Amino acid sequence: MKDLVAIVGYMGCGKSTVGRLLAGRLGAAFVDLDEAVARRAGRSIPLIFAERGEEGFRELEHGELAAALGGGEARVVACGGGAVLREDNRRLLRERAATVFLEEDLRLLYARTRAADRPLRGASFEEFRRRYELRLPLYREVADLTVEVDGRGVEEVAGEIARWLRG
Ligand SMILES: Nc1ncnc2c1ncn2[C@@H]1O[C@H](COP(=O)(O)OP(=O)(O)O)[C@@H](O)[C@H]1O
Ligand SMILES: O=C(O)C1=C[C@@H](OP(=O)(O)O)[C@@H](O)[C@H](O)C1
Ligand SMILES: [Mg+2]
Repeated sequence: MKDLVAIVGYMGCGKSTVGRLLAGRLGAAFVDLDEAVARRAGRSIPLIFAERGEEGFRELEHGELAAALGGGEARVVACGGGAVLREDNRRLLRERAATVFLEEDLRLLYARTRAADRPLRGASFEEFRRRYELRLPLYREVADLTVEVDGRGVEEVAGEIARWLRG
């Protein structure tokens, strides 16, 4: 098994939840990139966006991704949904991690992400879908494995990834 596993995918697809479960199954450390960014900034994600804009958030996100993919210990890293936007982040993912893309129905993701904790959630499904369509090729570019979640539960998804990692 590669020591570093990264999970990518659109907001709400389960990266944080599945990632934590998977790390537990593997006996690996877990890093949620959003939690790492918020800890580094001493601010919530929405407040970072409000104070520094998306660009400022992406700078922090890049720094925490580089740190998370730099260490030697076995680790599962749950990325934020926009981490793939930067080419330097995509290079880190391609070169250093076994990267898993969680693909899920967009209507379901839209329903899951209406809370204010996601500044880029979009005011309409159309806006949400447009953002997704810009990112889909980037998720696919970095993915070593694409998991069609297809409404399955987090335990089942974590199990599929663990089996893949054990090859
Ligand atoms: N496969 C799943 N089945 C049911 N609920 C899920 C699933 N994946 C995620 N969720 C729920 O959707 C919400 C968003 O999950 P989260 O792990 O934060 O996604 P992400 O980190 O990709 O934005 C959480 O309330 C989580 O419990
Ligand atoms: O899609 C995005 O650009 C974002 C997704 C969020 O992470 P989750 O995908 O874990 O919600 C978080 O990084 C931030 O709100 C930006
Ligand atoms: Mg998350």
